[in-house]
Amino acid sequence: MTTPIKIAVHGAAGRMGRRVVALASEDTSLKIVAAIDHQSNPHLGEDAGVVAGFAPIGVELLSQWPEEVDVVIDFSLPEAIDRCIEECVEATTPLVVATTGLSDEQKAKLDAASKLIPVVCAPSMSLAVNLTMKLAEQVAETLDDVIGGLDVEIIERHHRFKTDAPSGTALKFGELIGKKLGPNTRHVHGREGHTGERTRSEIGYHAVRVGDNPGEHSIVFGMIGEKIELNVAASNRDCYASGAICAAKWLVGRPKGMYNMFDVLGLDS
Ligand SMILES: NC(=O)C1=CN([C@@H]2O[C@H](COP(=O)(O)OP(=O)(O)OC[C@H]3O[C@@H](n4cnc5c(N)ncnc54)[C@H](O)[C@@H]3O)[C@@H](O)[C@H]2O)C=CC1
Ligand SMILES: O=C(O)C1=N[C@H](C(=O)O)C[C@H](O)C1
Repeated sequence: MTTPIKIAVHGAAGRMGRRVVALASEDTSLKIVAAIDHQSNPHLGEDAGVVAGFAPIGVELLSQWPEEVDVVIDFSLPEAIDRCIEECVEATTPLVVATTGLSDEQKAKLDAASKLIPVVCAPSMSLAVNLTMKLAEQVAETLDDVIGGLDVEIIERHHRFKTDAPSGTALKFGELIGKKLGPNTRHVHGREGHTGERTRSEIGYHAVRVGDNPGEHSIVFGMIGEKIELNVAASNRDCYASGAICAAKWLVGRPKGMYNMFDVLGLDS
């Protein structure tokens, strides 16, 4: 029998962290050795499995970083990312970053870290979302010069507790589509007032916040006379949690570098 991979979950008491703890604790190829959260979290000191709503796993929710870990899975908040990167670099621990809404400085810090450790960073760990991104690239490439012009609008729906907008996934869809449409693409966030006619060079973003929605993205490719709409929706958070676990397993033993979910899922080959 092979030795289980030792994982630490960063943001372990959050909506996503709890699902990662729950799914990883049922996976015999993994051993959760640390569940980390903010020092003010009311569940600190409790068993992380119980915090996740399951049986005890013998790992306390702590704010301290552990000594020895094979890989860290992070679903936290932008304000928690700097320390997470620093701890992983110091211990040369591979890192899976799922947190969205990072600043440009934090993205640069993560890039610098990837020169020293292996990193997977993706705004969505979901297989369906990443596959839809590939479809969106293909549609954009094909319709770039369509007669009458192409209008791209990205609509995302998420739960009312989400703190960043638009979603990291919506921004990634826009970035990938924008690359296919050319350097003059403008990214327009919402519309209000006397906007004038829509130009062909814009990608519009619309962020809807409703109830407990775990995440939905619609990419509309509008033409004169017809439209294509790509829709991808999560039924619950396990698509993200299982994707992150898959990324963590894939990352262990890889050379240092920056990877994404296309690499993990083999969608670029
Ligand atoms: N890439 C992906 O597939 C997905 C990414 N996300 C992103 O993951 C992040 C977390 O989402 P949720 O779990 O819904 O949020 P959440 O707010 O429920 O959880 C965040 C957790 O981080 C903890 N935290 C805050 N400061 C911390 C610190 N300094 N050190 C350690 N822990 C700290 C909080 O106490 C909380 O338990 C968000 O940025 C979200 O957009 C969410 C779902 C999927
Ligand atoms: O906060 C969330 O919930 C989600 N955030 C990610 C994002 O911002 O794209 C991924 C997913 O859509 C759920």
